[in-house]
Amino acid sequence: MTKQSIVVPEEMLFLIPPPAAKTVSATAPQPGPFPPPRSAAFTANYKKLMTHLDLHGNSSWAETMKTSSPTHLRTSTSHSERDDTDWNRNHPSALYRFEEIAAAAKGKKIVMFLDYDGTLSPIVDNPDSAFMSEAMRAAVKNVARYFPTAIVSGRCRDKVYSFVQLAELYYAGSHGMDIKGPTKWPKKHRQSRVGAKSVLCQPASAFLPMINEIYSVLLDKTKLIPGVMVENNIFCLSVHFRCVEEKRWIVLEEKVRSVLASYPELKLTQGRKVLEIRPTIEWDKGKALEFLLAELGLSDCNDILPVYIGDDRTDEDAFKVLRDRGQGLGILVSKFPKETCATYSLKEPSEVKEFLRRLVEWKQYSLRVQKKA
Ligand SMILES: O=P(O)(O)OC[C@H]1O[C@H](O[C@H]2O[C@H](CO)[C@@H](O)[C@H](O)[C@H]2O)[C@H](O)[C@@H](O)[C@@H]1O
Repeated sequence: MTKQSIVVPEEMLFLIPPPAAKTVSATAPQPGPFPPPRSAAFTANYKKLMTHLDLHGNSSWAETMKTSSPTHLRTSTSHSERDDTDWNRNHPSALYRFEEIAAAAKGKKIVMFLDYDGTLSPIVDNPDSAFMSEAMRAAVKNVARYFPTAIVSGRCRDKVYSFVQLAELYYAGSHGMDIKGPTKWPKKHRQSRVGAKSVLCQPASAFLPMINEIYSVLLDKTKLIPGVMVENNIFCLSVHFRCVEEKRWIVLEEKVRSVLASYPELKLTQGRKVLEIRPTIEWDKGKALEFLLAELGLSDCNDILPVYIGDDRTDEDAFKVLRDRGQGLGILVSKFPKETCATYSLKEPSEVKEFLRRLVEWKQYSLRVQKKA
C-alpha cells in the first residue's frame, strides 16, 4: 500500500464547530505567525493516526472504504471539542486568515494549483454530473488573469477540461500523469509560445495498453454489482462504490484485487468512495506541481508562493511537496478534521470560490496601489 492509500479512520474525524461567516470580521481570529505552528496535541493525534494505520498493506480496506468520504456529521464521538479546536488551530480557515496569507504573498508571484472534484465542484453521486457552477468558473477565470493557474485532477484531462472549459489554464489530468499547457495565452505571452508544444508531460504512456485491457476486464468482473461505475481516466482507472450497497463493498474490493493480481505494475489506492488503479511509477500530484513550477521557470525562485487547494488523499502529495519546500501553502477542503500536510483549511467549494475571489480583489488593489506610487 502506498501513501495515497492512507485514510483517516472514523475515530479520527471530529466534529468541527458550525461554519463561521465567510468574510473576515472584527471578531475573526487575528493573524498569527506564518505558517501557523502545530501544537503538541496535534502531533500526538498524528502519531496516534500513524500507529492505527498499517502503512504496509495490512490495514483493513473495508474499514477505510467506510470512512473514505464522510458526508454527514457524526452523532457520537470519542473526541472532545478541545480536539476540534486543536485541529482548527493547526489548520485555520484560509478565509479567516486571509490577511496573513495576503501578507505572505506580498511581493511574491502566486502560482495557483486547483484540484477539481470536491474543490471546484461539490461531490455528487454521479461522477459524470460533477459540474462546476458558472460563478466558480468566473472565479477561476479571474484568478488565471493574474496568476499562472493549473487544474490538477485524478480525472482524465479531456474530461476535466470539459467541466472547467477554460483554455487559459494548465491541466494535469490522471493524477498529474497527463499535463497540457494552456491553449489560449494572454497577449503578452502569445508570441513566445508560437511553436511551443502544448502536451508537456505523459510519464505513464507505456501503461496505456495495460490500462485499457484492465478497464475491459474490470467492467466485466464488476458488472453484476449494482451501482458500480468504472471510469477510464486514460492513465489510471476509478472504480466508484459511492452508489454500491455497503454490504457489497468487500466483494467489490476482492474482485478488483483479484483482477489486479495479474498486473503487478499497477497499484491500488483509495479516494473518496473510489478505488483507484494507477501505474506504480513514482509520479503523483506533488510531482506534477514540481513539474509545472519547472515548466514556468520558477523552480528555484524564492519570490514565488505556490498555492495548492484540494480535498482528497491524492492532494496530500502536493501539500507535502510544499511543506518540504518550505514554500507556498496547502489548503485542505474539508468539513471534517483530517490528518493533512496542508496548512490552512476551507470547508467546501463555496469557500474556495470566496477565497479565489478575495485573492483577485487583493491583487487588483495591490496593482492599483503600485500604479499610484
Ligand atoms: O483529483 P480529483 O479531481 O479530486 O479527482 C478524484 C476523483 O474524482 C472523481 O470522483 C469523486 O467525485 C465524484 C463526483 O463528485 C464522486 O461521485 C466520487 O465518489 C468521488 O470519488 C472522479 O470521478 C474520479 O475519477 C477521480 O479519481
